[in-house]
Amino acid sequence: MLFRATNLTCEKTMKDHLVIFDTTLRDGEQSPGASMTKEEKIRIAKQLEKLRVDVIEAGFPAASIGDFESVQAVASVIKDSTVCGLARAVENDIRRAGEAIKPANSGRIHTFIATSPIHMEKKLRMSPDEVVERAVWAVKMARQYTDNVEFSPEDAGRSDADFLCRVIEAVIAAGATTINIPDTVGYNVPEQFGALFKDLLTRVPNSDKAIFSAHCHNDLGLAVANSLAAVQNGARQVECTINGLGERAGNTALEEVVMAIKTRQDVFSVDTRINTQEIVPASRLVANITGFAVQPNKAIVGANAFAHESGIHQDGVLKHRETYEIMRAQDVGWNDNKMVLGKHSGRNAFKTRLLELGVEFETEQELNDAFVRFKELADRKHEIYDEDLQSLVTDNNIMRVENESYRLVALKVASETGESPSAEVTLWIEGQEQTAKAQGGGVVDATFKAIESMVKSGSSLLLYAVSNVTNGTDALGETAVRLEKAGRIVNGQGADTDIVTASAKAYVNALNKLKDSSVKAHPQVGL
Ligand SMILES: CC(=O)SCCNC(=O)CCNC(=O)[C@H](O)C(C)(C)COP(=O)(O)OP(=O)(O)OC[C@H]1O[C@@H](n2cnc3c(N)ncnc32)[C@H](O)[C@@H]1OP(=O)(O)O
Ligand SMILES: CC(C)C(=O)C(=O)O
Ligand SMILES: [Mg+2]
Repeated sequence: MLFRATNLTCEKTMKDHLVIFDTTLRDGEQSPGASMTKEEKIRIAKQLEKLRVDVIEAGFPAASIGDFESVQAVASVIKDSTVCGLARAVENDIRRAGEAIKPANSGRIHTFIATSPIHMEKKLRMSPDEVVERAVWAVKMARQYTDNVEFSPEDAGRSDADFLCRVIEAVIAAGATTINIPDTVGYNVPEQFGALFKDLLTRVPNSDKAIFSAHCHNDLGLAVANSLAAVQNGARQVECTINGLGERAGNTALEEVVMAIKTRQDVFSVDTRINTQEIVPASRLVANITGFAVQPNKAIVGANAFAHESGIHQDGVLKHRETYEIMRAQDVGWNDNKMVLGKHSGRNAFKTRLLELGVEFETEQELNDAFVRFKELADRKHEIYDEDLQSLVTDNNIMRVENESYRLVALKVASETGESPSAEVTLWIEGQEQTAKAQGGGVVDATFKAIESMVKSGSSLLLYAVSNVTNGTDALGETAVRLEKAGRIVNGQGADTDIVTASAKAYVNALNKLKDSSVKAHPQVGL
């Protein structure tokens, strides 16, 4: 039997470039509870630039002042990727998007309007003729700000193909340079979605004047399969997010599409410019910031994606890695160094390793502060892994809220069989230290109650999640806390070798975000 399996065996041919359009900061952020601050968006955008994505959709500038400022800030710092802002086919949205992307080296406006019968009739309350007219108008207006204009017929996956051809031909004639075909509700199956691309590319007379793109949602778990089917039928841009984050069941996972194309070069006639070694750092950063943990069995970025436990597999891998591995862990950014740094390491090694992990210190003081925290951790924990280092820096930098109102000063908890768990917490509250004690169902509950008795936020806890980022009982634990108050939802994160301290830090981090009105928060929808 003959197997044509790996890219190592396929002939080198000229491949088309597949544009990777990352929408973690826009569609990913639409996930309830995944709201990001401007600083968090900038950190992710910088990592996406290192990953070498072609386009970063940084937000929806007309949505809020915070989102406008985030897109503008991303447009100012990113040099190597195109920065894109989303806009409905309305004047204010397009103007705001145009203004927000102005500082970009390369800026794109992405405008959209729905084309499916159900959306046109029930949501937009517009006739098909009005939709075509509005789409053309929107593209022409967007072209006044940039010659890089993308148009999406929203809910294309449930639109009439003849009508789609009509809209697409008209918007290309009006100046759209990318035509994105969204399966907005994740309804399509691969064969059908692939056929739609073939049909559109064949029937739209000016289709050669634009790049066709796929934007898939994962409601039936088919987002990646549908995107790949689109690529096999002529799509040359895929819209995706890190970890598949996104509205409802999420979007196409960037890491899965990119690695499918890289690993199966014998199947796909395209290539990307992605630096795949930056995939795992990007995944961790997004998981940390949003509090959406990655499931262990997630392809490419899950903790078990390259782990082998069963004897026959271990035996096979030890004899010849490719018996059970189709990709190399290092190629997607997993580090197979067992022990990276410890308490005998110096500042140079610490700084160098963090640089490799994508963390750059802006000042010598920041480096020194982080190094002190590293040494404290190394005293408590004998093995320091990359994940520990990332959490250590994350905990103190990413999670910092600009206008900090509360800080954890001290925490003492007691738990004894037959007794109510209790906690004593000291907080720095706007310049003054306060201490409170409380009892609870467990030590974390008691800690949260003690904190709330001082802060009196009136918020409700929507989510509390704990994950350990490395193995062993001395592992650094990461916690995520999601709070809601008057319809605003914020996420807080904390990390520490002591899980109760990590929980308290996450709670305080969320309270700071709730207090700081400049922090953008999601309205409570669909929870
Ligand atoms: C499939 C997608 O992911 S689409 C992107 C979804 N993302 C978001 O909605 C996040 C950002 N959105 C927002 O902040 C707000 O919805 C805003 C600022 C855009 C609009 O807020 P509001 O003016 O209060 O309108 P609201 O959200 O209640 O309703 C949407 C309106 O836009 C209309 N609309 C929806 N899509 C489009 C479009 N592409 N072009 C033109 N109009 C549109 C709707 O018909 C509705 O109009 P109506 O108020 O006349 O009935
Ligand atoms: C705005 C569009 C492209 C979208 O996100 C969708 O239709 O899912
Ligand atoms: Mg979408």
